[in-house]
Amino acid sequence: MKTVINVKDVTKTYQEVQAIRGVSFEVKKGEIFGFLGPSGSGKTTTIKILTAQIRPTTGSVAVFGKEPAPSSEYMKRMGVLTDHSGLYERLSIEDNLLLFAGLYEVSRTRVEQVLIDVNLKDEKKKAIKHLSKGMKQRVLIARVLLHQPELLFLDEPTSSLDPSNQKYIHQALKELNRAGTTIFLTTHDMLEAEGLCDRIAFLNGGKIVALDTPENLRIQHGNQTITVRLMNGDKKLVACDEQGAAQIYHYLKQGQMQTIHSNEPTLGDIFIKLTGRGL
Ligand SMILES: Nc1ncnc2c1ncn2[C@@H]1O[C@H](COP(=O)(O)OP(=O)(O)OP(=O)(O)O)[C@@H](O)[C@H]1O
Repeated sequence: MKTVINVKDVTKTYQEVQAIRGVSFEVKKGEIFGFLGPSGSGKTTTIKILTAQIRPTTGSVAVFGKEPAPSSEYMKRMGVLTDHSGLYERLSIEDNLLLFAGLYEVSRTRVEQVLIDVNLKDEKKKAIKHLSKGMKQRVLIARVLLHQPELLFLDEPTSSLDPSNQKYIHQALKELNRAGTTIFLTTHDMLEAEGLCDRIAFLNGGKIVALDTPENLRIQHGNQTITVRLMNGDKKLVACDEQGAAQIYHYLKQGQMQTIHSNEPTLGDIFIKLTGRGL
């Protein structure tokens, strides 16, 4: 698979603050890659480096095989969702999107489609200044979906959305990804990462502390156990090893077993184990 993003030994220092401390990773074409970390761990700084807003202090970065630069050719191939609005407050949702559709040379039909995708079709005539924070966020997401970029950067896309609208956005992102867009996403939300991402990097204090598929992270870092409920109501926590297997066999043979459940660690549990802190 083709590499779309290649980051090697990158550091970034702002005055005295060392925001990124030697980060390396690759993102392949067609992946949804999640960057997870607590506040201040360097997620936004990494997106800024990858989208040519700032330069790394040391190390090398290639996107589409080249050092990121604010050229129009590069900008056309990617989309960036950050917290800067840049929307025209007095114009309606629809007019804002039509304006960007003009810039990107995409059709009115595409505008209608993204309005459906972000669940704003019925509100499209409302002016931006009258929208809630979550609605504005969905307009911003609609704007980055418009031109179906090859590569999409999303900095905490759903942090201000309610669960129902979060679901709409996740669906839209999955569809965009199926159509070929590579997605780089930062989030605090473990469930979001788990539901969307092919691979996840855990970032802590400017360093990647783990990077793999959600499944492999659970296998490598999880303490798998099994909870057994017995006929007499007792609950037993059994280890996934030879001794545990013998214990379960014993309960089965004695007819004592009522229910059995495997306890997989959540990504949140793994993050706490690796870093000693939550997200
Ligand atoms: N322009 C700047 N000048 C000085 N320090 C900065 C600047 N931007 C970020 N930092 C510092 O760099 C570190 C990483 O910040 P960054 O915004 O990348 O973190 P983050 O993981 O995106 O956090 P959040 O989840 O809160 O958005 C923090 O300590 C932050 O205070």
